[in-house]
Amino acid sequence: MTEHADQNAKPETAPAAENAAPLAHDIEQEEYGAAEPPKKPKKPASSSQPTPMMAQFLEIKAVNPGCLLFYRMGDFYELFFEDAEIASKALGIALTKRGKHLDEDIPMCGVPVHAAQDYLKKLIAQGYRVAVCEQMEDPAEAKKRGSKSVVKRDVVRLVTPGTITEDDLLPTGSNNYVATLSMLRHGEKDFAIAYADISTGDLFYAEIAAPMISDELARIEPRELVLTAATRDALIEAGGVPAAADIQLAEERVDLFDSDLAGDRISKYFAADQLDPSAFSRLVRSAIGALIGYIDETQRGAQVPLRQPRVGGANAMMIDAATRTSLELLRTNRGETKGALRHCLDNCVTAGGSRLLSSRIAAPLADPQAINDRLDMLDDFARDSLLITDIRGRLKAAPDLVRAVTRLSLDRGGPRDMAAIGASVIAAGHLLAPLSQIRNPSTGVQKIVAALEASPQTLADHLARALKEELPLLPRDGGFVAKGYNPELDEYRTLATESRQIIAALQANYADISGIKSIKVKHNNVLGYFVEVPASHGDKMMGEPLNQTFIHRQTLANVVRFTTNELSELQGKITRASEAAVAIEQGIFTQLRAEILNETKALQQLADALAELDFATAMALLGLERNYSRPKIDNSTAFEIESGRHPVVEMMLQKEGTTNFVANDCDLSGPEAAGEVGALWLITGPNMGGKSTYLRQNALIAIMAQMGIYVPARSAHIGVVDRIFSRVGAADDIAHGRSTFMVEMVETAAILNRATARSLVVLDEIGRGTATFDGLSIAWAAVEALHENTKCRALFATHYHELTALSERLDRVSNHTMKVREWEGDVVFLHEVAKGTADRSYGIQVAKLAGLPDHVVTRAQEVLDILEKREAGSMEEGMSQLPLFAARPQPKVEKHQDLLAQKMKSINPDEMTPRQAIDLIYELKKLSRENA
Ligand SMILES: Nc1ncnc2c1ncn2[C@@H]1O[C@H](COP(=O)(O)OP(=O)(O)OP(=O)(O)O)[C@@H](O)[C@H]1O
Repeated sequence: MTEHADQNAKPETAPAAENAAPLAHDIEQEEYGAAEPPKKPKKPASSSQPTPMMAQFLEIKAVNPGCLLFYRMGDFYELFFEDAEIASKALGIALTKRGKHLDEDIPMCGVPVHAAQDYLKKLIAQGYRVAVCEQMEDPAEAKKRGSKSVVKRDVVRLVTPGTITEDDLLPTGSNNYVATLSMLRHGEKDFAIAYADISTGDLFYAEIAAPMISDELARIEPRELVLTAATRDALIEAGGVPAAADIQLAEERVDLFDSDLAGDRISKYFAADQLDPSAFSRLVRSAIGALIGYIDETQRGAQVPLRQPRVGGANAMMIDAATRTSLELLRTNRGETKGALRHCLDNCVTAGGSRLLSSRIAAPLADPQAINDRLDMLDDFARDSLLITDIRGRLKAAPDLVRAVTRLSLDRGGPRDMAAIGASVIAAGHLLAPLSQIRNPSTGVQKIVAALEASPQTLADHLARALKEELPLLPRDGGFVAKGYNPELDEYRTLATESRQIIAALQANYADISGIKSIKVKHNNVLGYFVEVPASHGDKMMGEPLNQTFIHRQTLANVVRFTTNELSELQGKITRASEAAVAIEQGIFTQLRAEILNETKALQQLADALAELDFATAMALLGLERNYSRPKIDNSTAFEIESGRHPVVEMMLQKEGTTNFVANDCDLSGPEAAGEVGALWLITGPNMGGKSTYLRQNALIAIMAQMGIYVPARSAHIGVVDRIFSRVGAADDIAHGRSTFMVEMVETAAILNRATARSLVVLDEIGRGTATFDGLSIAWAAVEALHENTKCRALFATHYHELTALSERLDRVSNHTMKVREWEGDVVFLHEVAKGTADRSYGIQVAKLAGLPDHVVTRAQEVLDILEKREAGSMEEGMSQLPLFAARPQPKVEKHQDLLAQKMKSINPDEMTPRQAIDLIYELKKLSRENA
């Protein structure tokens, strides 16, 4: 967990100031632009009083607390005081000084505007928030008000990790959510979360009970979580944010979350949709209202095209934070994306497709019908690999449409965004032909076709006619409207082109009349067009008769500059023509933008359809290329995998080209007569035998199947899994002050308390982090509890071979082992799962393989022999004397009801103050919650 930058907190590392930093420019000169430096030297300002500009800076800074202020001065964003110190360290740029404030030097650093994006990226990545303050008028305007007046400036935007919209700041293959967490201490659920991806307009909400909050945050992974101080404390009490997720907490004022104000905010924002805020609970209203309020605050009123709020994670398979980490869904345990499931599956050709894949990995479904609908869509494509190739080829021509729409809506877009939208709509039109080849298309494909047909083709045609092929990034300089689109614009452009030819002719003429071959006609912003000759010809030009034509303007060290009447006239004409051309282009841009924004909804739906199509074809192709198969998904409690493989390990082995992945079966389906119960497989086997891989592969197959994609197995029949729990290789959680063993026990407790008969539990070496007998006892009791109470489908890997005795007492427990072969004292791992029990762990052989010195290996073998002889018999005897499983769950309900009843009896309302009454309600609530 990282918090957003506290202005007073200094970043711990201080990188050397190595990058080229802007020089400390003359602030007053910057005020008025570089073209005309002030003529008189300025008197140094009195150090006890801020200069007008500094006063303006301080005023703006004061109303934007918690942000670094990027203060625009000409071509730079400058930072002052503590902001400068923080930014210079964070960005590795030089810290300079500029003037004095209260008799102290003012620290300053700056970044050039054209490179600001890169610097912003670095600051956001380090958890800072930046207020971007722009010049709101031309410096010339300010100058008209008097020489001391300051250029008007205002903050146009707060840049925070969750509210960025620029392509190069955003992750491409995943969403970038900003979330708000609201809390209502007297509602049914304690918390609600609302989260939006500003760049795509998606907006979701969910109500969450306190114990589930960390899991929900792990599913959503917002970049920024906005909450009040009290909610933050409650969140920490409820377990905090998941350690693996990079979530920045931003604390905001309480009134942002006011549930009464929220209603108004929601109805105003969605006025066009006539959304009734009372359809949401008070808790959800508070979260959505706060989210809209926060977005408004950061975008300074610019309207983000948010879609109507939808329930997030509805019908999803529950995956807790630890399981996500353990199964390496989005990132590996080391935090890398390579080697995680997403990386292995992502062969989408559009950013929208990749984002959809990420969200589906994060939230597989738990509804067989919905899963089968997705699989039907994959089948439509998997029948015809040529069709897939054709569609993918056309999809590649569709850029990231939805993010372009958002940028234009926020007035941050440019001609390239418009072209991207046009290209996507045209690509959509081209996709209809191949899609029409599908006979009896699934409902999913039919929906895609309907959205593509509804795409605004007229808009696309208009954009294609209006825009050039090569486009500038920003609209302000013009040059993006195609020739032939606007006759008036073309006329002005011709004038500019002709003028250039006239200038070339003039230069030749001036060379003739002056006899100076090196004479040049040049241009700069101060003089406009001028004639320039080397200093050696200056006298000649200023003497008769040439001084009749050439009017002296400037003498520099090496050159002398002149103007002529013709040049001045031409200058006027060109300036007027180019100003008129730019104005026409701006008008065209505004009109096109309005046309695009009129189609926002259709474009968002088209973006969804293109993402869905990319996802479906990519997953169908993956299935064909990697020999995956369609899983059978229903409401049973089957879990029957034939020749299953681990998708990531298989891919890695294939790349290395050394060994083939060994496929393995798994059957955790309970006896049919037993109804909603599953079997438990105890897996023993040597270290390095492949237990963890096998455990994970079965969990991943369940996840992939419920995402609605093909799975790495010859066949798979899975009764839909409601929750999945996987603990494979727990690690220390030092940040939360827990040891390996403690983490393991907390997580095992969570599983035993939360898993249901429909869940899938995958546990690896529970109890290994403590003394042998303690560990064995815990593992023993956990297996018994899973079998007798939870009755779910489970895989349990262990090095405690004593546990295998349980298969004789518990009817749905069976023993399986990873096969090995011994050869000349060494072990050979076959990675094959077979019925039976491993006779030993081969730990010493593995240690030998790992390079433990020979004398240590020999000694370890001696010790092992002695220990085995001593333990033999006594342990087995002890175990066989254990009574059959007796650990029925305590009748917790009754106990708590007793406690509640006792408490109620002791109450005399007449004797209580209102304060005591409310405290009592909280106490009762806590008692009943402990029972939940
Ligand atoms: N089915 C398989 N086919 C081919 N190679 C495999 C297979 N399963 C595992 N491996 C290889 O064996 C290595 C060890 O596997 P894994 O980590 O699953 O063993 P383990 O039994 O869990 O070991 P430990 O008990 O030491 O944690 C893997 O890195 C992988 O390269």
